[in-house]
Amino acid sequence: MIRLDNVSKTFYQGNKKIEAVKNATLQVNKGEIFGVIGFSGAGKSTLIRCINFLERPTEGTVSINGVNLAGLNGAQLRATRRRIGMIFQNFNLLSSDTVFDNIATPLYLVNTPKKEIVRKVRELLNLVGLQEKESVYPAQLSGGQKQRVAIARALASDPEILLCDEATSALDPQTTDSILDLLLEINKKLNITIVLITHEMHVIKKICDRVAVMENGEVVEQGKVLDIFSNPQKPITRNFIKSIFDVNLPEPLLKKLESQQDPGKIFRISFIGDHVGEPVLAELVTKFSLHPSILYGNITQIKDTTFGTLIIQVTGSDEAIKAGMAYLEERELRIEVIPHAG
Ligand SMILES: Nc1ncnc2c1ncn2[C@@H]1O[C@H](COP(=O)(O)OP(=O)(O)OP(=O)(O)O)[C@@H](O)[C@H]1O
Repeated sequence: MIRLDNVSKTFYQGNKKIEAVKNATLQVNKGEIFGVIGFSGAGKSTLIRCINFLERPTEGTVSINGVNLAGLNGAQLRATRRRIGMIFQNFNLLSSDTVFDNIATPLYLVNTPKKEIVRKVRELLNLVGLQEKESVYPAQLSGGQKQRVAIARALASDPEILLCDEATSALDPQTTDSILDLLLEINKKLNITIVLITHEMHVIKKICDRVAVMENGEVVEQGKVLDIFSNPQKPITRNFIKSIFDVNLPEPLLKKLESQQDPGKIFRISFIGDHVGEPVLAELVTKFSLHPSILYGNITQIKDTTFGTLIIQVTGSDEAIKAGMAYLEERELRIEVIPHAG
Protein backbone atom coordinates (compact mmCIF):
# COMPACT_ATOMS: atom_id res chain seq x y z
CA MET A 1 0.00 0.00 0.00
CA ILE A 2 2.94 2.36 0.63
CA ARG A 3 5.93 2.03 -1.66
CA LEU A 4 9.11 4.01 -1.62
CA ASP A 5 11.34 3.28 -4.59
CA ASN A 6 14.90 4.60 -4.55
CA VAL A 7 13.86 7.67 -2.59
CA SER A 8 16.56 10.25 -1.90
CA LYS A 9 16.22 13.65 -0.27
CA THR A 10 19.03 16.17 -0.40
CA PHE A 11 19.08 19.50 1.43
CA TYR A 12 21.43 22.39 0.75
CA GLN A 13 22.59 24.72 3.48
CA GLY A 14 24.52 27.35 1.55
CA ASN A 15 27.10 25.29 -0.32
CA LYS A 16 26.75 22.37 2.02
CA LYS A 17 24.97 19.33 0.61
CA ILE A 18 23.13 17.17 3.14
CA GLU A 19 21.96 13.80 1.88
CA ALA A 20 19.29 13.16 4.51
CA VAL A 21 17.85 10.07 2.77
CA LYS A 22 19.81 8.03 0.25
CA ASN A 23 18.20 5.61 -2.16
CA ALA A 24 15.63 4.18 0.24
CA THR A 25 13.38 1.40 -1.02
CA LEU A 26 10.71 -0.12 1.15
CA GLN A 27 7.16 -1.32 1.10
CA VAL A 28 4.58 -1.15 3.86
CA ASN A 29 1.68 -3.58 3.57
CA LYS A 30 -1.91 -2.75 4.39
CA GLY A 31 -2.76 -3.24 8.05
CA GLU A 32 0.78 -3.67 9.33
CA ILE A 33 2.75 -1.68 11.85
CA PHE A 34 6.05 -0.77 10.26
CA GLY A 35 8.86 0.75 12.30
CA VAL A 36 11.90 2.73 11.19
CA ILE A 37 14.69 2.85 13.74
CA GLY A 38 17.91 4.84 13.70
CA PHE A 39 20.02 7.20 15.73
CA SER A 40 19.51 10.93 15.70
CA GLY A 41 20.30 12.37 12.27
CA ALA A 42 19.90 9.01 10.48
CA GLY A 43 17.19 10.49 8.25
CA LYS A 44 14.09 8.93 9.82
CA SER A 45 12.01 12.12 10.04
CA THR A 46 12.86 13.08 6.49
CA LEU A 47 11.93 9.59 5.28
CA ILE A 48 8.56 9.53 7.05
CA ARG A 49 7.80 13.07 5.82
CA CYS A 50 8.41 11.87 2.25
CA ILE A 51 5.51 9.42 2.67
CA ASN A 52 2.95 12.25 2.74
CA PHE A 53 5.06 14.64 0.65
CA LEU A 54 5.64 17.04 3.55
CA GLU A 55 9.08 16.65 1.99
CA ARG A 56 9.20 16.02 -1.74
CA PRO A 57 11.88 13.49 -2.60
CA THR A 58 14.77 14.80 -4.67
CA GLU A 59 14.80 11.44 -6.47
CA GLY A 60 12.71 8.29 -6.51
CA THR A 61 8.99 7.67 -6.20
CA VAL A 62 6.47 7.43 -3.39
CA SER A 63 3.23 5.58 -4.17
CA ILE A 64 0.17 5.12 -2.01
CA ASN A 65 -2.22 2.38 -3.14
CA GLY A 66 -0.40 2.29 -6.45
CA VAL A 67 -0.71 6.04 -7.09
CA ASN A 68 2.52 7.96 -7.60
CA LEU A 69 2.22 11.10 -5.43
CA ALA A 70 4.42 13.09 -7.81
CA GLY A 71 1.71 12.81 -10.47
CA LEU A 72 -1.04 14.41 -8.33
CA ASN A 73 -2.21 18.01 -8.60
CA GLY A 74 -2.69 20.18 -5.50
CA ALA A 75 -6.28 19.14 -4.81
CA GLN A 76 -5.55 15.46 -5.36
CA LEU A 77 -2.53 15.64 -3.05
CA ARG A 78 -4.62 17.34 -0.33
CA ALA A 79 -7.25 14.60 -0.68
CA THR A 80 -4.58 11.89 -0.38
CA ARG A 81 -3.07 13.62 2.67
CA ARG A 82 -6.46 13.56 4.39
CA ARG A 83 -6.18 9.76 4.25
CA ILE A 84 -2.81 9.95 6.02
CA GLY A 85 -2.89 11.10 9.65
CA MET A 86 0.27 12.17 11.44
CA ILE A 87 1.36 12.59 15.05
CA PHE A 88 4.54 14.17 16.37
CA GLN A 89 6.91 14.05 19.33
CA ASN A 90 5.80 17.49 20.56
CA PHE A 91 2.07 16.81 19.92
CA ASN A 92 1.52 20.03 17.85
CA LEU A 93 -1.77 20.91 19.59
CA LEU A 94 -3.29 24.37 19.39
CA SER A 95 -2.87 25.74 22.90
CA SER A 96 -5.70 28.26 22.59
CA ASP A 97 -8.24 25.58 21.60
CA THR A 98 -9.98 23.10 23.86
CA VAL A 99 -9.45 19.37 23.48
CA PHE A 100 -12.76 19.19 21.61
CA ASP A 101 -11.75 21.89 19.13
CA ASN A 102 -8.30 20.42 18.62
CA ILE A 103 -9.80 17.06 17.69
CA ALA A 104 -12.46 18.71 15.53
CA THR A 105 -9.99 20.84 13.54
CA PRO A 106 -9.77 18.51 10.49
CA LEU A 107 -13.59 18.30 10.47
CA TYR A 108 -14.04 22.10 10.62
CA LEU A 109 -11.66 22.38 7.64
CA VAL A 110 -13.95 20.31 5.42
CA ASN A 111 -17.16 21.94 6.72
CA THR A 112 -18.53 18.83 8.41
CA PRO A 113 -22.05 19.40 9.84
CA LYS A 114 -21.98 20.33 13.53
CA LYS A 115 -23.99 17.32 14.68
CA GLU A 116 -21.62 14.97 12.89
CA ILE A 117 -18.62 16.76 14.45
CA VAL A 118 -20.02 16.26 17.96
CA ARG A 119 -20.71 12.59 17.28
CA LYS A 120 -17.27 11.96 15.79
CA VAL A 121 -15.29 13.86 18.45
CA ARG A 122 -17.14 12.09 21.29
CA GLU A 123 -16.48 8.72 19.65
CA LEU A 124 -12.78 9.57 19.34
CA LEU A 125 -12.58 10.87 22.92
CA ASN A 126 -14.01 7.54 23.99
CA LEU A 127 -11.49 5.62 21.88
CA VAL A 128 -8.50 7.46 23.39
CA GLY A 129 -9.94 7.39 26.92
CA LEU A 130 -10.39 11.14 27.42
CA GLN A 131 -14.19 11.44 27.76
CA GLU A 132 -13.84 13.77 30.74
CA LYS A 133 -11.43 16.18 29.09
CA GLU A 134 -13.28 17.64 26.12
CA SER A 135 -13.51 21.16 27.55
CA VAL A 136 -10.00 21.52 28.96
CA TYR A 137 -7.01 23.15 27.25
CA PRO A 138 -3.78 21.34 26.29
CA ALA A 139 -1.83 23.06 29.08
CA GLN A 140 -4.02 21.22 31.60
CA LEU A 141 -3.05 17.80 30.21
CA SER A 142 -0.12 15.45 30.84
CA GLY A 143 2.19 14.52 27.95
CA GLY A 144 0.46 11.17 27.48
CA GLN A 145 -2.97 12.84 27.43
CA LYS A 146 -1.74 15.41 24.90
CA GLN A 147 -0.56 12.60 22.63
CA ARG A 148 -3.98 10.94 22.99
CA VAL A 149 -5.62 14.17 21.81
CA ALA A 150 -3.18 14.33 18.89
CA ILE A 151 -4.03 10.72 17.99
CA ALA A 152 -7.76 11.47 18.15
CA ARG A 153 -7.26 14.51 15.92
CA ALA A 154 -5.24 12.43 13.44
CA LEU A 155 -8.07 9.88 13.33
CA ALA A 156 -10.82 12.47 12.81
CA SER A 157 -10.57 12.30 9.03
CA ASP A 158 -10.75 8.46 9.03
CA PRO A 159 -7.24 7.94 7.68
CA GLU A 160 -6.03 4.67 6.20
CA ILE A 161 -2.49 5.40 7.34
CA LEU A 162 -1.11 6.88 10.54
CA LEU A 163 2.44 8.25 10.52
CA CYS A 164 4.05 8.57 13.95
CA ASP A 165 7.13 10.79 14.14
CA GLU A 166 8.85 9.85 17.44
CA ALA A 167 5.40 9.86 19.04
CA THR A 168 6.59 8.47 22.37
CA SER A 169 10.04 10.03 22.63
CA ALA A 170 8.93 12.79 25.00
CA LEU A 171 7.10 10.38 27.33
CA ASP A 172 8.16 8.33 30.36
CA PRO A 173 8.36 4.52 29.93
CA GLN A 174 4.96 3.81 31.48
CA THR A 175 3.17 6.45 29.43
CA THR A 176 5.07 5.25 26.35
CA ASP A 177 3.64 1.77 26.88
CA SER A 178 0.10 3.08 27.27
CA ILE A 179 0.39 5.06 24.01
CA LEU A 180 1.86 2.01 22.25
CA ASP A 181 -1.07 -0.07 23.52
CA LEU A 182 -3.43 2.55 22.11
CA LEU A 183 -1.66 2.44 18.72
CA LEU A 184 -1.97 -1.36 18.71
CA GLU A 185 -5.68 -1.09 19.51
CA ILE A 186 -6.20 1.45 16.71
CA ASN A 187 -4.31 -0.78 14.28
CA LYS A 188 -6.42 -3.80 15.17
CA LYS A 189 -9.83 -2.16 15.63
CA LEU A 190 -9.72 0.28 12.74
CA ASN A 191 -7.28 -1.65 10.51
CA ILE A 192 -5.13 1.44 10.11
CA THR A 193 -1.66 0.94 8.68
CA ILE A 194 0.91 2.53 11.00
CA VAL A 195 4.39 3.73 10.11
CA LEU A 196 6.42 4.92 13.06
CA ILE A 197 9.91 6.20 13.55
CA THR A 198 11.82 5.81 16.77
CA HIS A 199 15.28 5.49 18.26
CA GLU A 200 14.04 2.98 20.85
CA MET A 201 14.15 -0.75 20.13
CA HIS A 202 11.56 -1.28 22.85
CA VAL A 203 8.97 0.48 20.65
CA ILE A 204 9.81 -1.79 17.70
CA LYS A 205 9.73 -4.92 19.84
CA LYS A 206 6.40 -4.10 21.44
CA ILE A 207 4.22 -3.24 18.47
CA CYS A 208 5.92 -3.52 15.07
CA ASP A 209 5.51 -6.33 12.54
CA ARG A 210 8.40 -5.25 10.34
CA VAL A 211 11.26 -2.84 10.77
CA ALA A 212 13.76 -0.90 8.69
CA VAL A 213 17.06 0.16 10.24
CA MET A 214 18.49 3.49 9.03
CA GLU A 215 22.06 4.71 9.26
CA ASN A 216 23.50 7.83 7.61
CA GLY A 217 20.45 8.28 5.39
CA GLU A 218 20.39 4.68 4.16
CA VAL A 219 18.09 1.78 4.97
CA VAL A 220 20.78 -0.74 5.91
CA GLU A 221 18.57 -3.63 6.98
CA GLN A 222 14.87 -4.44 6.94
CA GLY A 223 12.64 -7.40 7.62
CA LYS A 224 10.24 -9.01 10.06
CA VAL A 225 11.00 -7.88 13.60
CA LEU A 226 11.44 -11.48 14.76
CA ASP A 227 13.94 -12.25 12.00
CA ILE A 228 15.88 -9.09 12.72
CA PHE A 229 15.99 -9.92 16.43
CA SER A 230 17.04 -13.51 15.91
CA ASN A 231 19.51 -12.86 13.11
CA PRO A 232 20.68 -9.23 12.92
CA GLN A 233 23.10 -8.59 10.06
CA LYS A 234 24.52 -5.14 10.71
CA PRO A 235 26.52 -3.88 13.72
CA ILE A 236 24.07 -1.00 14.22
CA THR A 237 21.15 -3.47 14.39
CA ARG A 238 23.02 -5.56 16.97
CA ASN A 239 23.60 -2.40 18.96
CA PHE A 240 19.89 -1.58 19.01
CA ILE A 241 19.04 -5.12 20.09
CA LYS A 242 21.71 -4.98 22.76
CA SER A 243 19.91 -1.96 24.20
CA ILE A 244 17.06 -4.23 25.30
CA PHE A 245 18.83 -7.47 25.91
CA ASP A 246 22.52 -7.94 25.90
CA VAL A 247 23.29 -11.52 24.96
CA ASN A 248 27.04 -11.09 25.05
CA LEU A 249 28.81 -12.92 27.82
CA PRO A 250 30.98 -10.76 30.06
CA GLU A 251 34.69 -10.88 29.08
CA PRO A 252 35.85 -12.18 32.50
CA LEU A 253 33.45 -15.13 32.24
CA LEU A 254 34.66 -15.96 28.72
CA LYS A 255 38.29 -15.85 29.94
CA LYS A 256 37.45 -18.13 32.84
CA LEU A 257 35.75 -20.61 30.54
CA GLU A 258 38.68 -20.63 28.14
CA SER A 259 41.08 -21.42 30.95
CA GLN A 260 39.14 -24.54 31.93
CA GLN A 261 40.71 -27.90 31.17
CA ASP A 262 37.87 -28.86 28.84
CA PRO A 263 36.08 -25.66 27.87
CA GLY A 264 33.97 -27.54 25.31
CA LYS A 265 32.06 -25.21 23.03
CA ILE A 266 29.74 -22.31 23.68
CA PHE A 267 26.52 -21.90 21.73
CA ARG A 268 23.77 -19.36 21.60
CA ILE A 269 20.39 -20.99 20.96
CA SER A 270 17.45 -18.84 19.87
CA PHE A 271 13.92 -20.12 20.35
CA ILE A 272 10.91 -18.63 18.62
CA GLY A 273 7.23 -19.10 19.34
CA ASP A 274 6.18 -22.72 19.76
CA HIS A 275 9.72 -23.94 20.34
CA VAL A 276 9.95 -22.06 23.63
CA GLY A 277 9.72 -24.53 26.46
CA GLU A 278 11.01 -27.60 24.59
CA PRO A 279 13.32 -29.79 26.68
CA VAL A 280 16.33 -29.40 24.39
CA LEU A 281 18.95 -29.60 27.10
CA ALA A 282 17.60 -32.91 28.37
CA GLU A 283 17.74 -34.21 24.81
CA LEU A 284 21.38 -33.22 24.43
CA VAL A 285 22.10 -35.34 27.51
CA THR A 286 19.93 -38.38 26.72
CA LYS A 287 20.37 -38.58 22.95
CA PHE A 288 23.97 -37.42 22.56
CA SER A 289 25.61 -37.94 25.99
CA LEU A 290 26.57 -34.27 26.06
CA HIS A 291 26.98 -32.14 29.17
CA PRO A 292 25.36 -28.75 28.69
CA SER A 293 25.53 -26.05 31.33
CA ILE A 294 23.56 -22.84 31.18
CA LEU A 295 25.55 -19.61 31.13
CA TYR A 296 22.75 -17.18 30.27
CA GLY A 297 19.04 -17.27 29.60
CA ASN A 298 16.51 -14.67 28.50
CA ILE A 299 12.92 -14.85 27.42
CA THR A 300 10.97 -11.94 26.02
CA GLN A 301 7.89 -11.06 24.03
CA ILE A 302 8.27 -9.63 20.53
CA LYS A 303 4.79 -8.33 19.74
CA ASP A 304 2.69 -11.54 19.79
CA THR A 305 5.54 -14.04 19.75
CA THR A 306 7.73 -15.35 22.53
CA PHE A 307 11.46 -15.21 21.83
CA GLY A 308 14.06 -16.92 23.98
CA THR A 309 17.83 -16.99 24.04
CA LEU A 310 19.96 -19.49 25.87
CA ILE A 311 23.74 -19.53 26.00
CA ILE A 312 25.16 -22.91 26.93
CA GLN A 313 28.56 -24.46 27.38
CA VAL A 314 28.63 -27.99 26.00
CA THR A 315 31.24 -30.62 26.68
CA GLY A 316 31.52 -34.02 25.02
CA SER A 317 33.21 -35.49 21.96
CA ASP A 318 33.48 -33.28 18.88
CA GLU A 319 31.27 -35.63 16.87
CA ALA A 320 28.60 -35.72 19.55
CA ILE A 321 28.59 -31.92 19.81
CA LYS A 322 28.26 -31.61 16.03
CA ALA A 323 25.44 -34.15 15.92
CA GLY A 324 23.69 -32.58 18.90
CA MET A 325 23.73 -29.10 17.37
CA ALA A 326 22.62 -30.45 13.97
CA TYR A 327 19.71 -32.12 15.75
CA LEU A 328 18.69 -28.82 17.36
CA GLU A 329 18.97 -27.02 14.02
CA GLU A 330 16.71 -29.62 12.42
CA ARG A 331 14.16 -28.63 15.02
CA GLU A 332 14.34 -25.07 13.73
CA LEU A 333 16.24 -23.63 16.62
CA ARG A 334 18.86 -21.08 15.63
CA ILE A 335 22.31 -22.15 16.77
CA GLU A 336 25.33 -19.89 16.78
CA VAL A 337 28.81 -20.72 17.98
CA ILE A 338 30.14 -18.00 20.24
CA PRO A 339 33.62 -17.36 18.89
CA HIS A 340 36.93 -17.01 20.72
CA ALA A 341 35.74 -19.34 23.43
CA GLY A 342 36.27 -23.05 23.42
N1 LIG B 1 14.99 21.11 6.29
C1 LIG B 1 16.27 20.70 6.40
N2 LIG B 1 17.28 21.46 5.95
C2 LIG B 1 18.56 21.06 6.03
N3 LIG B 1 18.96 19.90 6.60
C3 LIG B 1 17.99 19.12 7.09
C4 LIG B 1 16.61 19.45 7.04
N4 LIG B 1 15.88 18.48 7.62
C5 LIG B 1 16.77 17.55 8.03
N5 LIG B 1 18.04 17.92 7.72
C6 LIG B 1 19.28 17.16 7.97
O1 LIG B 1 19.10 15.86 7.45
C7 LIG B 1 19.69 14.88 8.29
C8 LIG B 1 18.63 13.86 8.72
O2 LIG B 1 17.71 14.53 9.58
P1 LIG B 1 16.39 13.82 10.14
O3 LIG B 1 15.70 14.82 11.01
O4 LIG B 1 15.64 13.25 9.01
O5 LIG B 1 17.02 12.65 11.01
P2 LIG B 1 16.36 11.82 12.19
O6 LIG B 1 16.89 10.44 12.05
O7 LIG B 1 14.90 11.99 12.16
O8 LIG B 1 16.97 12.51 13.45
P3 LIG B 1 16.24 13.01 14.81
O9 LIG B 1 15.81 11.75 15.49
O10 LIG B 1 17.31 13.74 15.53
O11 LIG B 1 15.11 13.86 14.35
C9 LIG B 1 20.31 15.66 9.44
O12 LIG B 1 21.66 15.87 9.15
C10 LIG B 1 19.54 16.95 9.45
O13 LIG B 1 20.32 18.00 9.97
